[in-house]
Parts: sequence; C-alpha cells; structure tokens
Amino acid sequence: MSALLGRVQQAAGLLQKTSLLGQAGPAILYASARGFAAEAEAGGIPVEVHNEGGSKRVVVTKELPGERWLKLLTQADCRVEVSKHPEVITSKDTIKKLIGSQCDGVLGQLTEDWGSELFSALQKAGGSTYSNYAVGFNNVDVGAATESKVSVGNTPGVLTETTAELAVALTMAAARRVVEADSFMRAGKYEGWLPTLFVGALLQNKTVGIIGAGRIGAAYARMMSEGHKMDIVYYDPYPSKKLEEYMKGYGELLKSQGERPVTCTRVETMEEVFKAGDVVSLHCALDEKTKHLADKKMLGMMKEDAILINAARGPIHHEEDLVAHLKANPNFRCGLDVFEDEPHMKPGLADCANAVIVPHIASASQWTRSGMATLAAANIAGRLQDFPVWDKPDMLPFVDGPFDQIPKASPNILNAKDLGL
Ligand SMILES: O=C(O)[C@H](O)CO
Repeated sequence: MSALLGRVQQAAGLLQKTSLLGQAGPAILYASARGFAAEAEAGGIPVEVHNEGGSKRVVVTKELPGERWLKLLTQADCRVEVSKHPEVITSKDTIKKLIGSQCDGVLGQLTEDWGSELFSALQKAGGSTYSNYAVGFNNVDVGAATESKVSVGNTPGVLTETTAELAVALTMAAARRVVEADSFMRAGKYEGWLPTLFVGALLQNKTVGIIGAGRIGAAYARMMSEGHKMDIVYYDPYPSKKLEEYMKGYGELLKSQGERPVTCTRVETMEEVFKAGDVVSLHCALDEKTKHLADKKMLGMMKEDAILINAARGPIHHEEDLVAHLKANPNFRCGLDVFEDEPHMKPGLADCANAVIVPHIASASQWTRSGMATLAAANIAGRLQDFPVWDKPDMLPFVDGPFDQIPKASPNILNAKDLGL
C-alpha cells in the first residue's frame, strides 16, 4: 500500500518536474516492461520517461533490449527519455525535437545520420556525449562531433561471435540452398527424394577467403576452418598474428590426428582472396577504399560456383553488379545481411534464388543486443560522471557479472584522444 502511495506521490512529483524542465509535456505514470515509467512528450514526440527526477537528461532514440543499460543511466542520475516515435528510422528532424533545448547526451542508432547538424544541436542543448548503438560508425561524422566537443562511443567486443555465427549461417544456407529448399517444401512441391534435388556445394577442405581479419573476420575464419577444415586466405592491411598462430596450432593438432593440416595465409591483395576463395566473406569497415569493393571486376575473378558473404556494410558490394553476376552464374551464390541502399534492395535481387537475404540481423542475439545497449549506456554514463575511458579490449566486465562490479569507465570512446580524455 505504502509502495503504491509512493508511486502516486512520485507521479505527482513527475508532473511538476516535467513542466519545470520544460522538455516533456504532461506525464502519465504507468507500469512499463522495466517497472514504472512515465509517458510524456518531448518536442511533440511521445517518450517513455525513466527516473524523472534525474539531474541530467539523456535521450534514447529507440527502445532497447535488456535492463542493465537503463539501470546504468538512472544510477548515474540521468532522466532517461526513450523515443516512442513510430518512424522505423528516426529522422534528423525528430532527433532535433527530442534533443530540445536541454539535453546532456543521446544514445542513437546506426540508421541515423549523425553529422554536424545533430552534433551542433546537441552541443547547443548543453550536451557533451553521444553513443552509437553499434560497433560500426559509418553513420557518424566523428570529426564533426569532436568540433562540437561531443564524445562518440560505440560498442565493440560483444558482436564478434554473434555476427560471425550469422555469417556462417548465411554461408551454409547459400552452400546448401536451404532457403530455396524451404520455400519448395512450403509450396507443397516435394513429391519424393531425387538424386538431383537441391544439390549444393561441399565446404569441407575448401578455401575460405576473408577481407578484413579483425575480431569478426577472425572469428568467422576460425568457425569455418574448425568446422569444415577449410584453409584460410585473408587480406588485411595488418597481419593477424593471433589468427595465424591459432591456426598454426590447429593445423598441428589435425596433423597429430592423422588429418590434413589446414593453412592460414595472409596475401598482399584483395584480388588474391577473391580468386582463391570458394567462399569470400567481407568483414572490413566501410570507407572510401572498400566502397564497391565487390564489383563486376572482382566478382568476375571469383570461381564460377563461389559464395560471397556480406554481413559488414551494404555498400561494400556493388549491388547492381552482384545481381547481374547472380543472374549470369546460377551456380554462384551469395548471403547478404546488409544492402547497398538499406533498407531497399536493388531491382532483381529478390528474384535471385541463388541469393540468401536477411534484414541486417547479424548482431541479433539476445546477449549481444543487450550487451550493445549496456556498452552504449556505459559510454554515456561514464562521460557524464567524468569517468576515464576503458583501456582494455575486453568488454565482458561491463556486460556480464554483478552490476556493482561494472567498471567505472566509458568502454569505448572513438574521439577520446582528440578530446583529451
Ligand atoms: O555495426 C553494428 O553494430 C552492426 O551492424 C549491428 O548489427
């Protein structure tokens, strides 16, 4: 009873505070998935408000999974306003309205265009910190953020295995024609076993080519090699000693068991990877050098029955060239998690039965998506409490283990050095 009374008193306090803050309109208290929250409006946009009395205001542009992220922000004395705008991709206009005239930090999405317009709006509202809910940050102009004295966080270290596993799933689905076969069954076309029905490619002992052997590329390479005894050929401007040493040890283990030892070779050019791979998987960042990397010329170098995987960023492949290549080479296959003009596909792609296509879900495991939320929130909460920037690559202390043992640090701030943090 007294708890209920407390809630009612809190609600009354909220009505007063929201009007005092001048950010949100009249609020209604309700039970949300994470305890009590308030429904209100910020700049005319519906928001869910948590810890309404918090001294700092943090805007979150999309509903996020898990609870740890919210606890981190509210314990840092933040009033958290989660946008309930129905737009799937939050526009700049909406974000500016959400920021309003007073905002300390924003937790935003990879689909949003974070350039000078938004960073100066944030700076004008007194804000000093932004975190992308993603490891990739090609949607963020980090230089513009630095000019506006806004720190930019991202979420490395919790996407690695989840993303690599989806890339493996795409590879297997493409190699063994799983999606085509599934559609065939659902359409009621199966009339009986046949020697020629949905014959695909065997991966065992073949070669997997990797463009970009960072955390995700290396994890994918290991999964493919350990699972299917594939040789690895990779291109990366920096050698991955860790991957090479691991594969050397794995090769020795196989040899000791009387099996063929696998190899792991770093090559000088991307062309070599495209030529050698039975599978080529793209794991590089999107930049001027990698945009349209998988174009007509590079696709033309691939084996006629090879498989191309992209779970990195859409514009790394040239989608019109890829559609033409898929059409001209029915034994060639691809697995795509990302698209050049996301969320759209180039004409003809959806008609290619030799393409497996999924909607940018490579990081979509419960653990990873909650972990990304925690890291993004910790980036913001850390800056607002003037905590240092975490100096180790291991992000697990933030996302696993007891809440009171979360390091007092911002896990990853991309412009830390430029901002003198
Ligand atoms: O960059 C990222 O974090 C991923 O693309 C999200 O899935």
